[in-house]
Amino acid sequence: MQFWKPGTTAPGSSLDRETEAEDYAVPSAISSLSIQSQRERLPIFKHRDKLLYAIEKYGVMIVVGQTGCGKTTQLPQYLMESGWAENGNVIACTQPRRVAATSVAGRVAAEVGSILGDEVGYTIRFEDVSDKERTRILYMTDGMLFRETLVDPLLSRYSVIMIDEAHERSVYTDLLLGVLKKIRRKRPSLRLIVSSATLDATSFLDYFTASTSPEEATIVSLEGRMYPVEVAYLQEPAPDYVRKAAEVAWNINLQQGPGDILIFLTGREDIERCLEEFSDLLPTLPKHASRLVPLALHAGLSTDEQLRVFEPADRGTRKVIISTNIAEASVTIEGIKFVVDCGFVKIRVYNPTTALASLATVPTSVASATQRAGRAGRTSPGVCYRLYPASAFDALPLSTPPEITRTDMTTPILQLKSLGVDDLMKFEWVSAPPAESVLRALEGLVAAGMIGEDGRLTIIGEQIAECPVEVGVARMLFNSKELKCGEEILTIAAMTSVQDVFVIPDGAQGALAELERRKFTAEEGDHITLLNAYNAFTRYGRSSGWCKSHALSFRAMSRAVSIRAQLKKYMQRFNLPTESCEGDAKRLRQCLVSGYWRNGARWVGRRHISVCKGQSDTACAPNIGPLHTKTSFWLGDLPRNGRDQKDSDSNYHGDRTRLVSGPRRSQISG
Ligand SMILES: Nc1ncnc2c1ncn2[C@@H]1O[C@H](COP(=O)(O)OP(=O)(O)OP(=O)(O)O)[C@@H](O)[C@H]1O
Repeated sequence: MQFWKPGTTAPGSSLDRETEAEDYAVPSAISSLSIQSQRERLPIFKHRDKLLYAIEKYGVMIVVGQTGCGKTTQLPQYLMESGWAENGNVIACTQPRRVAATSVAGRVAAEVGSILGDEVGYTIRFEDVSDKERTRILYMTDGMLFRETLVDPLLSRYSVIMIDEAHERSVYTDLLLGVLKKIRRKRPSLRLIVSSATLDATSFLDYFTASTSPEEATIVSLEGRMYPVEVAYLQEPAPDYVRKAAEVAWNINLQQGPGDILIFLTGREDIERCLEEFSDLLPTLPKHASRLVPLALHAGLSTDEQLRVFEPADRGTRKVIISTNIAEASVTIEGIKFVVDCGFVKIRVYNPTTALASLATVPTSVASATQRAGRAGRTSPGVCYRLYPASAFDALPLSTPPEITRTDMTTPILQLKSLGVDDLMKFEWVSAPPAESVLRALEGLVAAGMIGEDGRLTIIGEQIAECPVEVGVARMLFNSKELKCGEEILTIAAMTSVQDVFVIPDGAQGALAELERRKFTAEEGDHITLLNAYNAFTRYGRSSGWCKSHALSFRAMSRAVSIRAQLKKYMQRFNLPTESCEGDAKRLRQCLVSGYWRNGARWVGRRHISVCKGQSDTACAPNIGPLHTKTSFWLGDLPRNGRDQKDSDSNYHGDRTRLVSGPRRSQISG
């Protein structure tokens, strides 16, 4: 393999074609300008009147423009300035990922001169930083807005709803587009903005004008890009893209001028491996070179941990942010000048027959690669190093298949039914989900008593649809009433809503941490282990010092406390008692089985289980708790379904329940 050195332009490298002919802002120390001047320098500014005219005239405006031209931060402000947020109206802007919703809200609050949570706020699952009376611009995850339709089907407090990054086609973006098309028929005063990559704009236009008038929707194109991004390719594919990414970043640090580095890898494992590469390299850093500060960014981190990557690097240091695709869209990290793109992404694939989801690593799409490169040109000109040859870029698919075609439809269908969409065939899908996914989801919901024989939601189905957790977990909460174990199930529901509860580093320290974890380990399974950890945490004063000495993440535990308090309110609303099972693990296990009714499996030996549905064998996740070969019956929870947790790099979780000599399959649906 010919070795390509960063800093030299590899054969086949090219300027990002679309930027070549464009006039772009002259590089400058943009952050020293006043906020107003910064806003006026954005390419979108010269289109302000055109945009405001189109939104007045058309019901749906599809906006296409280069990354970083100002759609996400500026459009809601233009709307507010021209009166769309008067008389108590709110302007919403949805994001597929929570890091985008929180970071953009912070930026826009600063631009507007408001405290975050006042005039400008955000709402993500289990975290609402907005004020019901005062917030005029609300950034939120698409899942949160969809959930709001269950309470207010016409979304009456919003005058304009902007669906940002629509080309990513997250499952809730698709569902929202379908529901919003319906709402527009009943409430034509509502305006929609769909922000999308150029490639998909006409398909959105066709969708919104089909069976309505051609006057319903229009496309507005925004020319201009903030700064140019040079794109360089490897001459040959890298055999180990994680190592290559670290090597490229290392060479950038030695050979290039100032500017932080953003590396895109596929998931947490890659990120951890890359961090290890850096810890091997760091002791060899020459004295004259900038100090490198590697930082991880993935969905498993809490909001505060995620926001740490936005803090400026200290003098004489250079940040290297190693991220999954959660930093791919809408995110501006000031100071990023270099992007290193591994060219792959982890996507969820779902097998409706076994009701099991898994993650597959696949090449990114043209749309993704363009978004990734775009992170480098936001506050200065930048360079994007793609760790694959230019010919591989030409072979990339234009976009990733919509998530709705490869996801478990159980929760979305329950929610659609709750919205009154009884005939799923008549729902105007942007892309219809596979028939088998829909059938299996319906079958599961009927078996669980959430849908009646008439195809409509039962009372319990209605209530479960309102719970902000995945249906299986919600069902456990409801069944805890009969099984008298609400207190424990509430804790388990909260603990399974957070990630990375245990902190187990590599090496000798990891072995010690593992011993600490075992103090909480219950042979009944990982859910009871989580319960033990939570109870001990509250018993010993919820202190960070105690967490540190017991291999627990203080942040994760504190988040679980806050989620538990919020879920408790739901339980109170539905008159579900939070009584304790008083140590009766059998009742607790029955309740767990009732929740994970679709995920029963039988132990077949050698770390393999046979999934009851579909009768197929599958390997246990490597991070599953210690195994008891006597275990005859297993429950596995899927990678979590909620958009906020998923953040598109959801990890296949180890928090499986193993039931030692647990109930047989016949007891699952009972
Ligand atoms: N936190 C920030 N700090 C400094 N500049 C910022 C920040 N957030 C946004 N900007 C500036 O505002 C510009 C517009 O950002 P915005 O997110 O609105 O663009 P966009 O068109 O929505 O791009 P994308 O489609 O890539 O999300 C950025 O290119 C950057 O120059």
